[in-house]
Amino acid sequence: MTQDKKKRVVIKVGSSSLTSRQGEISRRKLEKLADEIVLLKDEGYEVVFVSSGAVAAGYRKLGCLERPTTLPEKQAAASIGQGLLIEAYSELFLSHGYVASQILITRSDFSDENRYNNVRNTLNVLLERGIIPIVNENDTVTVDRLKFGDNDTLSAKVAGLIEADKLIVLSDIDGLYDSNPNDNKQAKLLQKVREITPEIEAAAGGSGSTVGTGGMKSKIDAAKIAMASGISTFLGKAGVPNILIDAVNHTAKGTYFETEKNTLNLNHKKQWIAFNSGTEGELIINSEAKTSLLKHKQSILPSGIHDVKGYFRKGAVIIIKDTAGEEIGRGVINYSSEKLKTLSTDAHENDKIVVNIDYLVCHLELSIPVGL
Ligand SMILES: Nc1ncnc2c1ncn2[C@@H]1O[C@H](COP(=O)(O)OP(=O)(O)O)[C@@H](O)[C@H]1O
Ligand SMILES: N[C@@H](CCC(=O)OP(=O)(O)O)C(=O)O
Repeated sequence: MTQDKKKRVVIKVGSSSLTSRQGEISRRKLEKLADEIVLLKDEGYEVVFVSSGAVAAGYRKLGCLERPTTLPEKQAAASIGQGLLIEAYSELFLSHGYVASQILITRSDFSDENRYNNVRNTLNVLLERGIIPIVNENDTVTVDRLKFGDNDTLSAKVAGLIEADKLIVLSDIDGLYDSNPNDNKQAKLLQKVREITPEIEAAAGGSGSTVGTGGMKSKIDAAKIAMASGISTFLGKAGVPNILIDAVNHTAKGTYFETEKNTLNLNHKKQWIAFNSGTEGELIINSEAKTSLLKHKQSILPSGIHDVKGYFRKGAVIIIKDTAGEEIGRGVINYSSEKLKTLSTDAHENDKIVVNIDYLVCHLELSIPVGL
């Protein structure tokens, strides 16, 4: 590996790969995983580790006999378990000479652009200094409606945020199969995926265990987000010796979701607009504006506005729809909804840009749903 720029890898490990049959955290599994991560660190990789397992690590000490299902109990279990998990990881990494840190993120941290950028700055400092940041959702404070829910999409968003070279998702299965192996024993492993087609989406089912959250569906969503950001994703089985080193060297058994960095890959601003920002209103544009936007990649001018829905401030992210109500994309609006309604479409006013093309992400551009 060349020493000029260190390769960045985000590794996500799900609850099903960290727990025993009873659903409790398995110390032996944590140890093996830490050893695999250390191999990558020793090779000079910068690693962000997205680990699930807080609920699994805490529910017994909360007094529950099995993994709880109500939100308050899961949050209480996570509040016990997250500390225990980090304590265990810190000790394991320190024994190999590496310092670990903890970053807990909520969806609302990512929907606020300043906080989103702050997380990136923090991660960059940690990575440059050789620390292993360990990321999880801040389970104790999030409400159901605003949860990432599973750590798969969270890991893909983190990978995009720090411009990782690769996202590695380890699970209890050795990759994506062409149909849910729980239902079809003849299902075949897909080794290479260049495009996530409707057939692939249909093959991805829910979790097969009581501890996993998103199943294959959320891993596909993660791969889509990573691919849109120009990041290839590997999906393989935790516990296989040398799985991480082999994954970066492309020799591990599993599914490789491949993408190439190209002009369509989203920059930070567009990633934030597409996958993280909340939306505050709608702009309905006429067919001329739609054509000039999609075909000629031009910004939206006052003459293109058909209607304005909702109340929003200047600088908010809004949904752009055509007159048939179909969503075209999302963008940062240059005027408040009140001001927009007063803009006339005469020649002078038409110098004004309502949504700048640089701050606009279209579904077609990504070929995946914005707002995932
Ligand atoms: N097409 C598929 N290919 C592979 N696994 C699938 C598929 N559809 C559903 N699954 C299920 O998804 C599970 C992995 O997801 P999940 O249980 O959420 O794990 P994790 O805890 O690692 O996030 C697999 O064990 C399998 O039961
Ligand atoms: N944030 C939760 C993890 C959610 C979850 O189960 O995710 P995953 O196992 O990756 O599908 C926890 O730490 O328990």
